[in-house]
Amino acid sequence: MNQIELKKQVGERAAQYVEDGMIVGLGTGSTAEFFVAALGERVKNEGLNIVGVPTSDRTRNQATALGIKIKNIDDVDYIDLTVDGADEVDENFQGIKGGGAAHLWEKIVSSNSKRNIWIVDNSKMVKTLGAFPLPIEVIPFGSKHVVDKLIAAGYKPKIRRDENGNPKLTHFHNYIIDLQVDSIPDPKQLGTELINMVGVVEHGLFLDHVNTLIIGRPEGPQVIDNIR
Ligand SMILES: O=C[C@H](O)[C@H](O)[C@H](O)COP(=O)(O)O
Repeated sequence: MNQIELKKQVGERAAQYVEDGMIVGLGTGSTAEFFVAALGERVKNEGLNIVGVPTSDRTRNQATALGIKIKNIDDVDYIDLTVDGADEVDENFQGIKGGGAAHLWEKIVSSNSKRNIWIVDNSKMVKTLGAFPLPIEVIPFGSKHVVDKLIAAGYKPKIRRDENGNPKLTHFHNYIIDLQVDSIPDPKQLGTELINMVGVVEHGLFLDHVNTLIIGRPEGPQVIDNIR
């Protein structure tokens, strides 16, 4: 089974967790896309009555095209369940997200969800976070100084750029700094350090966020509940 098949496997598995009447957070990325597609099938074939809360314009467009009712985060009081992908997950259920620059919107939705499920293919599972560069959303104004401070702190920051070499803008018109750390032995300590830097809006460390992890494996999806 290749990675795409594993992503499809977990996306379809996660769609089974959605119940009639739920308000569902819809994640972003190539894995979440399979979840949204499977959910769209259930809406169409079973008449499942749900409201989706998207985490990006891309997901909103996909869900709308599939006939899923959509509401914005500020038009609901809570979210029953959010299903999203991740870039890296360690054995303590801590993760890195934001490879697609959506982590701020995703974190706002997931923080207001009663339950969070992550769906990942087995290549995303790591012993220690950090091989994947950590995305940090920063306000453009003064971002040079955030970069300088990160260098002074011993990190390797890089402003993410588009195909024309311009800083890539997030949905909220901010920049993304990708921080090459190599290894994050203490994600909580790094998360606190980053969020306390003036100009940082949100980092891609999702700590103590996930309730259930579904890992795509050739022998079938592995479901692990985070009971910590
Ligand atoms: O900003 C993007 C999101 O955090 C994605 O959920 C994450 O990058 C995983 O994406 P994919 O499923 O495409 O690997």
